[in-house]
Amino acid sequence: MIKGTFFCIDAHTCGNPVRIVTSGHPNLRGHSMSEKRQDFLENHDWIRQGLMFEPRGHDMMSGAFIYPPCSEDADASILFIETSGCLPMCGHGTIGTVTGAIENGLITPKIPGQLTLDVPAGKIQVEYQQQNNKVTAVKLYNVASYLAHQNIVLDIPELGQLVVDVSYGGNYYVIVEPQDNFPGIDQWSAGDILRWSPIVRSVADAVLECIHPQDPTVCGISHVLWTGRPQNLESDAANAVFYGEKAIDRSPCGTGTSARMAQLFAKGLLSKGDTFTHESYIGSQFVGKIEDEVEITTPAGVIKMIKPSIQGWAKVFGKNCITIDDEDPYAFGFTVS
Ligand SMILES: O=C(O)[C@H]1NCC[C@@H]1O
Repeated sequence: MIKGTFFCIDAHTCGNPVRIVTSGHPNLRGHSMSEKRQDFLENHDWIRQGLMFEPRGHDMMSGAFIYPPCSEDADASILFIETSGCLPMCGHGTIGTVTGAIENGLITPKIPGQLTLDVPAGKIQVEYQQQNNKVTAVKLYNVASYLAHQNIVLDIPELGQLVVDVSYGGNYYVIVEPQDNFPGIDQWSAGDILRWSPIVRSVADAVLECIHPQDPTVCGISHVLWTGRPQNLESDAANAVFYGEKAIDRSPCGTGTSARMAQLFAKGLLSKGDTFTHESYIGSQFVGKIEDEVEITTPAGVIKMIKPSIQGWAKVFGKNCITIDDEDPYAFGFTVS
């Protein structure tokens, strides 16, 4: 019996995949995208599994459903899907989704060139540039980002101690800079990153509490951001972001770049108005900027945050009609380890 058929637009943002699902959307319960994300995870997660994992997807696969706006002033809502679940926010996913949606008329902006989008982590603004029917650049104004923990010593079995920070940019990131037991991503292979990242993430998650002060469903360390020397002279920094169980982001990572700018801001190394050209493991670039500083009052005190923006590009390369048929023994995908 066929469980569902999903038309998809396949794209990539600076090298990382974005599968935009254009039909087959389940009706989701809830008023906000945060509530709808919970409903999707509880009742419809088979769709994500079928579309993201092998044999229809792969370790890096990532995508989005576009829904009607939840709030009055928004143009649309986005639900992010990927191999690890439904992220509260995804930067490369937003850039790819906006590119595919505008080029294919899936979203009609109230103001051409601008979008307001409801996402599980909050509300974001987007500006995009077009040449003829192609979107050439997308700049997203991300959710407020902040440094959550700093100078934490982690004991990593067989590697040794690492001193790390944890920062939020729409997801919580362990940030590891070069030090005694880590020479930098320019000295590490992809295999090294894939070997150590899940261990670092689970050790960090076991000892550090990360709960978003405004939405407790946004919690836990999901990503590891390793730093090192850039390949391009015009890049300010380089990173390799690990997510899911076996993925290294091929894009410079929008939420990771936001988290990294929040970390550098908190340490006095970036200021409001500064730009930050960030490079991925394959050398592709996003341009980040600290647009503003904000203070959020919580029961535990005031948290200083930044309002970051991220600019990048995406290319649409295919259209795909995918059936998930539960007579297929691999209908809901698999992973190998
Ligand atoms: O750009 C981003 O924000 C995402 N890319 C893959 C991992 C991150 O969540």
